[in-house]
Amino acid sequence: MSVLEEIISGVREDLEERQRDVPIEELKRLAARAPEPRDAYAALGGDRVSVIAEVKRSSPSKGALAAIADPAALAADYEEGGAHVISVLTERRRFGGTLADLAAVRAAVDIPILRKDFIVTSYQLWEARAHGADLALLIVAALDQQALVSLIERAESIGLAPLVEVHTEEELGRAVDAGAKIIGVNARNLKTLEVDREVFATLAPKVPDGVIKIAESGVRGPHDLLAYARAGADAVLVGESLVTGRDPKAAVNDLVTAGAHPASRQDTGSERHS
Ligand SMILES: O=P(O)(O)OC[C@@H](O)[C@@H](O)c1c[nH]c2ccccc12
Repeated sequence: MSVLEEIISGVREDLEERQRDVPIEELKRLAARAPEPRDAYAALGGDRVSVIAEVKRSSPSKGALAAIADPAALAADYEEGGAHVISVLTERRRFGGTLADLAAVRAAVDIPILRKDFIVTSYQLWEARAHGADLALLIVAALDQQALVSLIERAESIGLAPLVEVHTEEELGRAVDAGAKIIGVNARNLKTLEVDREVFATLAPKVPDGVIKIAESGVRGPHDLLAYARAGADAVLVGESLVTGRDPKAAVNDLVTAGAHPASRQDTGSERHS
């Protein structure tokens, strides 16, 4: 079994339990009372490179990253640092997240929030909206084409913007065929956990005009943001370097500042990591 398959089998077990405890009708009632969805397209569009800052306690590749006792406080720091969107990992077994984290973050910030999980059924989309999410991650490698198409449609119909994640050209083709308007290229292969930052530069030119392009994973600081920007990123999604750093607000601010000037997209790349 690949890492992705292992994660998904755990997700399905946890999901069965929640589906026994919380009927979908209850989620629909909660979703009707949730705050109106924020405009994810506006948050990710424009001339700048937007920053999606992630709340993540652990990861399958690195294990424990940060305790994050108060995800709402971290998200508020991200927002004060200028983040455009917050990503909240809600997968429990490998990433240490919960839906309660999502709700807590929703109560603490005004910018759009992404539910980052391994979504395989529309029940999880209702959970996302019921807990205040504005976007939901859909991982192409985790879904067959029919499920991908129907989850994109369902997400949009309930006010969630789908962020469709790919790692290969074949997956990108499926995302485009399915009508994805926001595509994330994950530098990390979820089957092996290896990171290859070049994948974004390879796939970005093949993303149709008008589709928002997000570079996910492996951003250590402004240098990596600028490299992704030169390769055409509209936004970057950053987790580990923020949660493990000393000052997440300042770290977000450094990224936002680097992404604020599109001229830096023409940067020659002379800047190097020290
Ligand atoms: O911590 P990093 O390398 O900055 O990466 C963040 C984000 O891209 C990563 O958490 C991620 C991207 N796609 C995912 C899918 C599931 C779980 C996690 C992810």
